[in-house]
Amino acid sequence: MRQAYNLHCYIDDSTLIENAGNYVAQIIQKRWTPSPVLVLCGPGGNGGEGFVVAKRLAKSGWPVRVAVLIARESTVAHLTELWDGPVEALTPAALKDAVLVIDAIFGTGLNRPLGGQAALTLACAAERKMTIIAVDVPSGMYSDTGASEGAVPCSLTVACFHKKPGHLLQPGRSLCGELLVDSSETSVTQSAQFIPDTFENGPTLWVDRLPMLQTVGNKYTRGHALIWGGWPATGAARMAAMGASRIGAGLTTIAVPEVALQVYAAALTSVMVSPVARPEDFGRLLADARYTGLIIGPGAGVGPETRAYVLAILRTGRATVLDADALSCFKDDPLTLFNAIVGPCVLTPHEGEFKRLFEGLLDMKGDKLTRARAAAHTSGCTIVLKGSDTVIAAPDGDAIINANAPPTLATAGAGDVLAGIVVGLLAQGMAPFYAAAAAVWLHGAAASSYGLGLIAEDLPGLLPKELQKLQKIWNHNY
Ligand SMILES: NC(=O)C1=CN([C@@H]2O[C@H](COP(=O)(O)OP(=O)(O)OC[C@H]3O[C@@H](n4cnc5c(N)ncnc54)[C@H](OP(=O)(O)O)[C@@H]3O)[C@@H](O)[C@H]2O)[C@@H](O)CC1
Ligand SMILES: Nc1ncnc2c1ncn2[C@@H]1O[C@H](COP(=O)(O)OP(=O)(O)O)[C@@H](O)[C@H]1O
Ligand SMILES: [K+]
Repeated sequence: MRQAYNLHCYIDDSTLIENAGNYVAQIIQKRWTPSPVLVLCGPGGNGGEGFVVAKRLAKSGWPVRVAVLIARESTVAHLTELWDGPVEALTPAALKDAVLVIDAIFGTGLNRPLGGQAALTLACAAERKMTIIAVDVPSGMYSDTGASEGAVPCSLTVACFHKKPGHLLQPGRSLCGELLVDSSETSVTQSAQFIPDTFENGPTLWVDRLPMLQTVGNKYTRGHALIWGGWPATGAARMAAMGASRIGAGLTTIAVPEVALQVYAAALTSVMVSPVARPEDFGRLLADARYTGLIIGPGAGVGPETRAYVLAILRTGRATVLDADALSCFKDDPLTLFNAIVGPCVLTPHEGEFKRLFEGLLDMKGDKLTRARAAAHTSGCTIVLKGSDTVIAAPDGDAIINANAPPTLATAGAGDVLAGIVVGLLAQGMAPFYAAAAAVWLHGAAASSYGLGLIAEDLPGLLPKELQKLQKIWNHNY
């Protein structure tokens, strides 16, 4: 885990500013032919990088103008030495004939909403649809949360040293436009000095923990996923079952109310069904320790019956996923749920379900990363707070931000398949935080491989190809 991306660090070194500015200038020279450039510089390190960009481009013969937010004397002293050419005031008038606008007003130092001439000038550039290139982050976007107070959409953002959470979390991710990261040697060396707790999701984080097939083994050694199947919304549990099976659970069973037996049985082949006429029947099923991953929620319905089944599942202490209705039915009494959790557990709420469960317990105004972390701490579970920027948070404070999910996943049932993938990995013995991260990433990769027209039923069938790619990485590394 520790060799993975570090999204939090701060380096106080003017050499780094010089390097980062040079890197941004190089990118601009590679991507564009010489054209009139306006560099907007703020009073701190970000403005310093802007001066370096200006110097480098001017040296290469580009027509460059520099506009500063405040008098140059007020800028951090050593940074003013980076640019000895003329400067003008940073106002919308400075935009005049510019073709490229370099936004080096504020970076990680942003500590209040963008206002005054900085806000006016950027808004004006955006309104004129000028090409805006952000140094480190779009000014007005908070680098640690992705929240925006005045940032405008950029064509390109060049992150200095490493990605920050704001590059991955919405709306920051969308405001950045294309994102490039300075991967120069200095940058990588500096980033490695920090002990991170926030990561960008990717196979590096968990590929070594993926369950791999053993030559000697049988279906039981690959784990058995048990899904509570609701009625009358039977599709949700079936999609979860396909997710669990395709990710490698050796067996998948759906426990179904007797009334729904025919519906489930007629629609399933390799996935088994087990009828539950009375609560005792479910208890008997759960007593079988060969069920190594349990899930309830997709299509379960909100009511006392689902609550009772959730609590019965949790009493086993075995690895569990609680999704959808299993979360919503504890809206008025979340502590009963949390107190019942004694084993490894993953909660997979979307924002609506998250609010229902945690509203009375957490500050809902916080950013997504903070809220997911707090929820993991409060519940003692791994939290998968879903969306286009899904955050996976562990009770110990580690968090992973996912950025590979395409918008085609905004389709009914996609979450059910995801929950099934998580339980399929849990059933095979993967630890909850890593199972959740791997599932979210594979879900995004599978959806991306399909393109437009995706429906949730497509997702399980797309997993094998993604698994095979991971197997190659695994074989190469281990
Ligand atoms: N320094 C280094 O070693 C490195 C620097 N790096 C580069 O510099 C960036 C960080 O530099 P930085 O810390 O100087 O902050 P920066 O974002 O330029 O802001 C300057 C000052 O502006 C002010 N201010 C804030 N919000 C405001 C607002 N809305 N409206 C008006 N004023 C506002 C606030 O000061 P205040 O007014 O609160 O005293 C703040 O301190 C980083 O993103 C990267 O690009 C990195 O590459 C790593 C190495
Ligand atoms: N705009 C989007 N971009 C990327 N992923 C998305 C987007 N909208 C939703 N998703 C993902 O799709 C899934 C939807 O899950 P959920 O809201 O529970 O839907 P359902 O209950 O219909 O299955 C989640 O994994 C979520 O992260
Ligand atoms: K900036």
